Amino acid sequence: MATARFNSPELRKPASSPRPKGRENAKDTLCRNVLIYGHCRYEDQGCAFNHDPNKTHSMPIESKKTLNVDSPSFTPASLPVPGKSSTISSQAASAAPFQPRGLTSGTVTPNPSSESQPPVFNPALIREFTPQTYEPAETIGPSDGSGSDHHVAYDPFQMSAVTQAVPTATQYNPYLEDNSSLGGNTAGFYPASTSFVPPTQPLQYHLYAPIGPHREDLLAYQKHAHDFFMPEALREELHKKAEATFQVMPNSQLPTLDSYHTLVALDTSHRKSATVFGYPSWVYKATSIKNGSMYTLRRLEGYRLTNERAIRSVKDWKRVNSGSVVSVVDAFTSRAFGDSSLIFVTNYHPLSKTLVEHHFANISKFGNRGVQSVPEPVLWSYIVQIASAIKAVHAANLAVRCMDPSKVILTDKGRIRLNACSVLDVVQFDAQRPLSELQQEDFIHFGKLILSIATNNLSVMTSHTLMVFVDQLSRTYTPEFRDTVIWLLTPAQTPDTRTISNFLSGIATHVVDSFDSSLHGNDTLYSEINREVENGRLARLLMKLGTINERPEFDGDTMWSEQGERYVIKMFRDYVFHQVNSEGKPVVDMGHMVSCLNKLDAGSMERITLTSRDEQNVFVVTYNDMKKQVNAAWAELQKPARR
Ligand SMILES: Nc1ncnc2c1ncn2[C@@H]1O[C@H](COP(=O)(O)OP(=O)(O)OP(=O)(O)O)[C@@H](O)[C@H]1O
Repeated sequence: MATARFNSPELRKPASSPRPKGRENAKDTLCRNVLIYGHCRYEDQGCAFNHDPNKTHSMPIESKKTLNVDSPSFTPASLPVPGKSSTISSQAASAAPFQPRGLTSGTVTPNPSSESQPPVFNPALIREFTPQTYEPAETIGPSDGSGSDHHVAYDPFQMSAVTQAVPTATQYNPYLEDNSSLGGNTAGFYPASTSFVPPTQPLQYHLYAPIGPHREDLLAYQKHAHDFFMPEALREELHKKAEATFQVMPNSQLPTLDSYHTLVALDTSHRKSATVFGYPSWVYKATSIKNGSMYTLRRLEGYRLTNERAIRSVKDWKRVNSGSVVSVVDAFTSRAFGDSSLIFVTNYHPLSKTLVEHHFANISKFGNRGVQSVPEPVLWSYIVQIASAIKAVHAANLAVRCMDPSKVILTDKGRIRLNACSVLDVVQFDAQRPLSELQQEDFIHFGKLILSIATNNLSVMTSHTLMVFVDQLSRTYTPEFRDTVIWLLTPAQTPDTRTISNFLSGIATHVVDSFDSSLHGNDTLYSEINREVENGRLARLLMKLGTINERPEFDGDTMWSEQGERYVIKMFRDYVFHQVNSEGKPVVDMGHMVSCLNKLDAGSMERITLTSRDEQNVFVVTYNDMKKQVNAAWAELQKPARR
């Protein structure tokens, strides 16, 4: 069988000289080793070729042509014959770039008129070279110096490593296509190769398309177990969030409300604080009786509603649709806690932390000395997110009003959301302050929030001498950052010019940076989803197979999967999961298992050979046959009375 030799180690040995047409011509032909390596180690051992590059003017045109096309550095032993389908292999794609090492020592230029001038290496000629224009008239001598010539046509379908895994050439094997496609067009999964034969089967069973990031050290048809599953850190985070969502408090003394049950306190301290709202507030996770989903309840203890319209103002917040605002769902009063409480219902973001918990956790006890300042890119990201939240709120003719660091929550790495919006609208309803005034005040609160995080100092929020803190910014942050904070903290002379749109225009470059990192984050998550795309199906299949195989109650039943015609299901199970090597040791190959299960699910027409454990029975079946058997056994299990 012809094999690809493009990367064969032999090519790295000194190449044999071109085969002389006649012994008498050899002395006129420049030795190929001189061309490639600058010297020939066989020069003194009888190599018959010319070793003096300056004598190349006497080289016949033919040997220059040999130089251009036969030079092993860019002569794939497998170059396609024009007119036939051609594909550059993945090996070719990964071949070391052409290095004109030997040529610099004064070799040839294909221009015969340059007899009197020293030969110059002309890279332009190399660049013009394309495999399509190559005429493989010359044979490529083996580099082992044996002197025997033979054509070596590269055929991606005959890569030795692949053919070992391929039962027959006529069988449809998706992994062969993977090789050819990746070889011919590394950017796309399906190549524009003329040799590509459309699959006769739907492709669902190998849809793990090679979306990056990729491991460099794997061949096109190889996959790592990690390629099929999401990274552990992400899985762990999602599990923890799910666990937090379903967490319950055994022996909880918390009441059940009209529409919410299973309350779990989210406050991390029992400290009663009324600083932000004027009432002590408590936060709970609760399950809705209506839809079973989890929500956050914020309870304002001891609040008495005097004006019905106050609580109705909350419905305006339903119009606010921003990724940086915790959505407000409802508000009502309740006596379930033994007092008159005002309850705000908002969306629940499991495992979130307030900015106080995240940035000031160590500061409160030990002061802010020695605490590392928050990096400027993080602060710009906060600024952009809060600005986008304010834009949505102001566009809905509302004002945020409350931007205390304890009322901004971090719901994911770097993702913040304004929390507890709407509370002050109800609690301070009677004050009836004009909207424009409240919106202008939002900028001041915004500036204070950023200043307090940047200076690691919570007293900023209540201080009246902000310039002391602003001056500290110059030590750590850029003048642009400082100016932005000053802009936010400076009350407006003319409110019309101090709008959130103006602010966003001013920080446009940071908005773009933030957008770009968000796109990157999106891409990363998308490629993670891609890994999981088939796993739901695989889990269902595993459940089916696990339920069907080795059922003790049907032991000896001639109609069941272990016996009769369904015996193959058991053999298939062994084929997928219990493979052994020639020494009888278990072969644990997740790629094989995933591939088999996907083909089973799609009912591929690919054939497999199943052998019984006692090696007395051999069946050749298609995955499609297996699918029918598995489905029949599964359907039988679901019948109410089987016997
Ligand atoms: N929508 C929400 N989803 C999930 N967790 C939340 C939500 N809102 C608040 N929390 C969490 O509830 C806890 C208490 O929030 P709260 O707003 O009462 O902060 P606090 O630090 O206790 O403030 P205060 O001192 O004013 O009571 C925090 O850990 C916060 O992360």
